[in-house]
Amino acid sequence: MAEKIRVVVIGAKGRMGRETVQAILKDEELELVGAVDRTLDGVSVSDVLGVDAGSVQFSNDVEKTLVETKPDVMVDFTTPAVMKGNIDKAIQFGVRPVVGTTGMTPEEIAAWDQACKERGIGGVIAPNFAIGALLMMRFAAEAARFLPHVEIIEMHHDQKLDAPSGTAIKTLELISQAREQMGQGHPNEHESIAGARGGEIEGMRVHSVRLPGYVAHQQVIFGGLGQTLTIRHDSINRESFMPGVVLSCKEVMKYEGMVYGLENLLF
Ligand SMILES: NC(=O)C1=CN([C@@H]2O[C@H](COP(=O)(O)OP(=O)(O)OC[C@H]3O[C@@H](n4cnc5c(N)ncnc54)[C@H](OP(=O)(O)O)[C@@H]3O)[C@@H](O)[C@H]2O)C=CC1
Ligand SMILES: O=C(O)C1=N[C@H](C(=O)O)C[C@H](O)C1
Repeated sequence: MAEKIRVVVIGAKGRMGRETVQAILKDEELELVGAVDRTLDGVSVSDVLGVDAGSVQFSNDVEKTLVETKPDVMVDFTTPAVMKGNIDKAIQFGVRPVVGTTGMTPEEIAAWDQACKERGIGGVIAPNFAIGALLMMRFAAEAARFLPHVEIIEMHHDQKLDAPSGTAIKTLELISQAREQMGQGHPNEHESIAGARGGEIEGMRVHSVRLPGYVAHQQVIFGGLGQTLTIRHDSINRESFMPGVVLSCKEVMKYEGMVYGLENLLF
């Protein structure tokens, strides 16, 4: 049997990190060799997460973990603030970053793409790993060719730090590639409450809802003559992201450069 792909998870105690640890442990081609989280050092992953992770211990030091465990892949589900340094470190040590953490700029992605190529490794940045979300974005880009009036409402749990979501930003990017730029709403509209019309990118409006009870949801609403079209995706639990994470850990071994968007590995 071929050697397993060695994976380290950063943010392993978090909502996505702990789901990722379980998905890696279940997959025959992947091996969990390290787990990092901010406040945990030298404690057993099995004990903290209630899974059988063998002797793997938590560390709170990304660099030390990368050096000591020599992984092939680093999965990052941390925060917008710390993810960037983790990607830099991974590339520096020749470890392929698979990043679900949202909140980076196009310029940063381009720089990591260049750095990955120079190091001869692959990388994945996926604003959303759920296949349904990828299809929602693809269908939205298609619809925008015929119905260019569009607004996005994204709804997430109230512990989410970034707004709008990475998925909303990616959707807006895909739509802007598919239609002529135009402003949404009346050119003279006035907000009597600041922010009432949401955020705006290239004339498109995006509205972020944060409430307990939600996991991750998005509707892309198109308007036309006498009609609307709503394309909606719901992640009702975090398992929805796991096939995409596992696939990324495997596919990232096969190419060089940073891929932004899981659709580029799937469609
Ligand atoms: N691409 C996708 O499909 C998805 C992406 N996401 C994104 O993933 C990210 C994480 O989301 P989620 O799991 O819900 O967030 P959580 O807050 O549940 O998890 C983040 C984890 O990272 C830890 N952490 C914070 N700072 C560091 C550090 N310096 N070093 C190591 N670990 C650290 C946190 O520890 P502590 O709590 O102690 O600070 C926490 O355990 C977000 O950006 C979210 O938008 C989420 C779902 C799907
Ligand atoms: O924070 C989350 O939960 C999610 N974040 C990602 C995003 O910002 O789009 C993906 C998904 O929406 C869940």
